[in-house]
Amino acid sequence: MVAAGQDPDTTGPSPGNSRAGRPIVDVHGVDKVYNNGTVALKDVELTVKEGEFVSLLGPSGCGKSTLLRLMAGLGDVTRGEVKWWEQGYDVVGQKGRKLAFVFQNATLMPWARVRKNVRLPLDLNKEKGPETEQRIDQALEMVGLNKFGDAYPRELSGGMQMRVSIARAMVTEPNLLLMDEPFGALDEMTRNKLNDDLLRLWKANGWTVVFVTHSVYEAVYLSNRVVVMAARPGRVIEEVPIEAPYPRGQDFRVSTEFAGYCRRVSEALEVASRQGEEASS
Ligand SMILES: Nc1ncnc2c1ncn2[C@@H]1O[C@H](COP(=O)(O)OP(=O)(O)OP(=O)(O)O)[C@@H](O)[C@H]1O
Repeated sequence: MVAAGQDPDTTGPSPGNSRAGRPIVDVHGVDKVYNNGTVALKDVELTVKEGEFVSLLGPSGCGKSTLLRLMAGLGDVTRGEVKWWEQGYDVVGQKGRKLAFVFQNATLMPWARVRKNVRLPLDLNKEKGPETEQRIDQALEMVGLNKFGDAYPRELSGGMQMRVSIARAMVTEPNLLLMDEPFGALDEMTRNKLNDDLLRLWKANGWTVVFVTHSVYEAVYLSNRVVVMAARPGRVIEEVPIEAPYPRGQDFRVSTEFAGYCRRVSEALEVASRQGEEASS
């Protein structure tokens, strides 16, 4: 693991190098119909490979959260199947095959100090001892909060609270990180900073990330691949590979390459929105 401030390992797994390629989560022919009859997903195909950073983007109600939750093993598919590491959900949790979920809100326990919040998943797994304390230290250090272990959530800014939430996911040492609009409620400066932090941690830890966002800019900045979805029924309409090299930084944000990718993704989003409106009229 690499601590905050250190240079990330830019040779980590990502498409284009030899360690990429193994499917980590595989969604095949999936429909999801809720009990009230809402068809949230229809015939969704999506494979996320080891080391990829994939964003799900689409208009409100197109099923991004539903798809992410199914990828987390939360809830059943109506049709089709989801596989993790090319097998059923029972492999998740085995050594080297852990997933973690980060929600839109930091969802911290307000009465507990930062350290105790980060420790929660370890407590739930009944993991104790010096090794777990070390993991908590490492996770706090990686998100730049090593001096805030004794603080209460109310003493932290929104961005810092979100970092605690990421540390809480990291402490389980996941390989697959599923994030549902984690920075949606933050101001742009904080969001940009956390985007950079996230890319650094992604590379340093060799994670595979699936990231839900409403922001074209955020999706393009972060991802290897942007998956654009349409609504009614929720489905994938286009996948846009973002081939700009990492590490990405301010230079990329202001480049014509970035602007070109944003235009392309916005056009796909435009098509998605139109298709959703036509389906509901
Ligand atoms: N538990 C549920 N029961 C019934 N319908 C649901 C449930 N959860 C979501 N839906 C419906 O399924 C569809 C997809 O919802 P979902 O939250 O996955 O979309 P989304 O793309 O994440 O939306 P947003 O961007 O607004 O968060 C919507 O029509 C939503 O109202």
